[in-house]
Amino acid sequence: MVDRPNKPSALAATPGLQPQAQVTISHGNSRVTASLPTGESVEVLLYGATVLSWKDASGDEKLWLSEGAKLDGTKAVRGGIPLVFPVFGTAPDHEATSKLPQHGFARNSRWEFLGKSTSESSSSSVKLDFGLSSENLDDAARSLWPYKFGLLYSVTLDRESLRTALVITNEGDVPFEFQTLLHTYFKIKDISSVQITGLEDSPYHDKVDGVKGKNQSSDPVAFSGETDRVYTPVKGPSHPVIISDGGEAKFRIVRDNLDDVVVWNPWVDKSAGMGDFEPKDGWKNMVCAEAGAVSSWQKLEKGDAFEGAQTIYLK
Ligand SMILES: O=P(O)(O)OC[C@H]1O[C@H](O)[C@H](O)[C@@H](O)[C@@H]1O
Repeated sequence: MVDRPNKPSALAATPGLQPQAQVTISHGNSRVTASLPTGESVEVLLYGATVLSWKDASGDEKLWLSEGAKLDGTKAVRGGIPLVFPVFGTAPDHEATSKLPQHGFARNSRWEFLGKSTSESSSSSVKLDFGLSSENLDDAARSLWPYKFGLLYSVTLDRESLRTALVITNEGDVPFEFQTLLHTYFKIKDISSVQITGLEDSPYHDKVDGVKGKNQSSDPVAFSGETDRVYTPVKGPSHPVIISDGGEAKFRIVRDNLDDVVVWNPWVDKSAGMGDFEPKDGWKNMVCAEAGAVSSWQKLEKGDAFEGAQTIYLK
C-alpha cells in the first residue's frame, strides 16, 4: 500500500480487528518524520534525502549529527546518513565524473517525498520513499553529469532496525558508470573503546597514509588517530559488520549488493579543519561505517537498474 503524502497522516486501523495504535507521519516543506506507536522514530531531510535522526523506543538517538551541520540546503549535512552518488570522494582520472564535487550531487540535491508504504496488518514498520532524477536536478549538476538517471531511496523504520535502500536506474540511451555509498555517522559513547568486527583479514586502502597498496589485519578495527579506510570485506555483504562500544555490541550492519565498507573518524586535526563539525571534540562520539560500492565503478547499461542497501540492527 502506498499513500501519497499527508500532513500529518496516520494509518487507518484494519476493519474488524482491535484498533491499533498508529504510525504517524509528518511531512513539512523540508523534512519528513515517521514514528511507530512504540516510540521509535526517523527523520529525513528532503535536501539530500539525508536521514538526520533515528531514535529507539526510549528516545535514544542512534546517529551522530554535528551541532554545526547546515540543514538549510547550503551544504551537505555533516552527520546522519548523507547519500554519496555518483562518485565517492573526487575522481580526477575518471573523465565522466571528474568535474563533480566531492561525493557527487545526491547529498546536495533536493529530493521528492514519494510517500509511505506499510503492510496492512502491521504498525511495527514504515517505509518512506524518496526520488531524485535527472529531470529535477539543478542545471549546475546536470551540466557536470549529463546522464539520464532515476534514484529511488527507501528508508524503512522497524522496531529494531533501520534499512536504507537505493535503486539506481539508467533512463537514458548511453551507459554510465557510478559509485555510491551510505555515509552513516553512528553515535557512540567513546571512540577509544569502539571496535569494529567483520573486516578482519580483508584488504583495505588506507586513505590517511595515502599508500595505494592493499593492507590487511586479522584484528578488529580500533581507533587511536585519524582513520579513513576503504575495506572490501572478504566474507561478502551479508556477513555483518558489528560496531561495539565499551565492549557491548551496539550496531550490526548487513549489506545487500554493496561490497565495500569505509571506516572514518577525523580525530583532532581534521575535525578542527571542518567548519561545520561541532562540537570540536565531537569526533570522540562518532564513527562512520559506510556501506558502499566505491572501490571500482559500477556500469549501468540503458534501461538497467542497480540496487544496494544496508540494514542496521540494534541487536
Ligand atoms: O567532508 P566530506 O566531503 O563530507 O567527507 C567526509 C569523509 O567521507 C568519507 O568517509 C571519506 O573516506 C573521507 O575521506 C572524507 O573525509
